[in-house]
Amino acid sequence: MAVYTQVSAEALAGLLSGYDLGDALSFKGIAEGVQNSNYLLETSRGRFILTLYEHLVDHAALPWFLALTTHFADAGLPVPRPVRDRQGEALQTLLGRPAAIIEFVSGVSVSTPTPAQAQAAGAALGRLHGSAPGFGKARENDLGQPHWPAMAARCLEGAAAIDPQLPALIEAGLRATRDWPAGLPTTEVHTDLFPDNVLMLGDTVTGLIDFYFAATDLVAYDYAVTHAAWCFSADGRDHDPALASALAAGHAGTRGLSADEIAALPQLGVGAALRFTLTRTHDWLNTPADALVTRKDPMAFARRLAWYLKATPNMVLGR
Ligand SMILES: Nc1ncnc2c1ncn2[C@@H]1O[C@H](COP(=O)(O)OP(=O)(O)OP(=O)(O)O)[C@@H](O)[C@H]1O
Ligand SMILES: N[C@@H](CCO)C(=O)O
Repeated sequence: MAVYTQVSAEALAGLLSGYDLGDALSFKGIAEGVQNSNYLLETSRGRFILTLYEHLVDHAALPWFLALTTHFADAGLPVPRPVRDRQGEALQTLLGRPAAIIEFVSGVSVSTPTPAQAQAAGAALGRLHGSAPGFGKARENDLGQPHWPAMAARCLEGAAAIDPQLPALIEAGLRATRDWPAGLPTTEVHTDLFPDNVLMLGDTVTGLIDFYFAATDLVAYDYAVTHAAWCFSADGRDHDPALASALAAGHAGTRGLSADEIAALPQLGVGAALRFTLTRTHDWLNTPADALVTRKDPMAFARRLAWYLKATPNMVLGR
């Protein structure tokens, strides 16, 4: 489920009256996603996504997110463009919530990527990393390394009830990321490029979506997040070197990592795995078991964390 806010035909018509998009021909809620309410909208001018931003997204940063995705679309990347109304505004208010109409892109997100798909994702990620420095407006990553000790403090106590090994893995992750690499390149990065945020047709990336955790952070950290998301079995028990080397080859073709960035990958991977272990642990402890939203297993990322603690840079690159 992800339709928290029901939009009536009248409210939709009111919104569309500010745009040059014609009249609505069809309008349906989209089940996927958990953060926002998303609708598929078809008008006489084409297909669009209407998103109403719920409380899980940082509302103050919405103008920044929409400007960033517009920047990537302008640069020719496969990032759906926010549509502006007649006043030139992309950000709207609908039923008391911030809202935006975004171009629709065809494609589906894969749940078990092939090496060819991982390579295409790596290439798209490298293009993002290459284009982002032209944006020029920074945003702090509020789920980044400086925040992990406080995030851990909020959920360590309950973590043992999820799995007896979870607290020790979180502590090990905190120790291993206390001294964080300094001096590596930073830019605006996605920080959440999981397969479900990459729309594909076959082996071609058609859309990079869900930039609502984007922030200014280490390029190589963003690479590590993507490696963590794409290159393991779903339960985090098995690393797949073929996926890892395909992701690396794709990225190398469009941006690539320096020797210093490569050397830091195992530690950055610990950090990436810790970030998702912490947010999943927090959500697990704070979402009722019978809620409509499915809770994501923190151990799937705690196991990845254990893998990165013992990994070499070459292992992360699938060599
Ligand atoms: N621009 C787009 N074009 C086509 N489909 C889209 C587009 N944006 C989103 N979708 C579809 O809507 C679904 C939900 O979108 P999204 O993943 O952004 O949801 P969310 O609730 O904002 O975030 P989360 O995935 O973090 O829960 C996607 O899985 C995708 O199928
Ligand atoms: N992609 C994240 C959710 C959004 O941060 C996860 O799978 O835990």
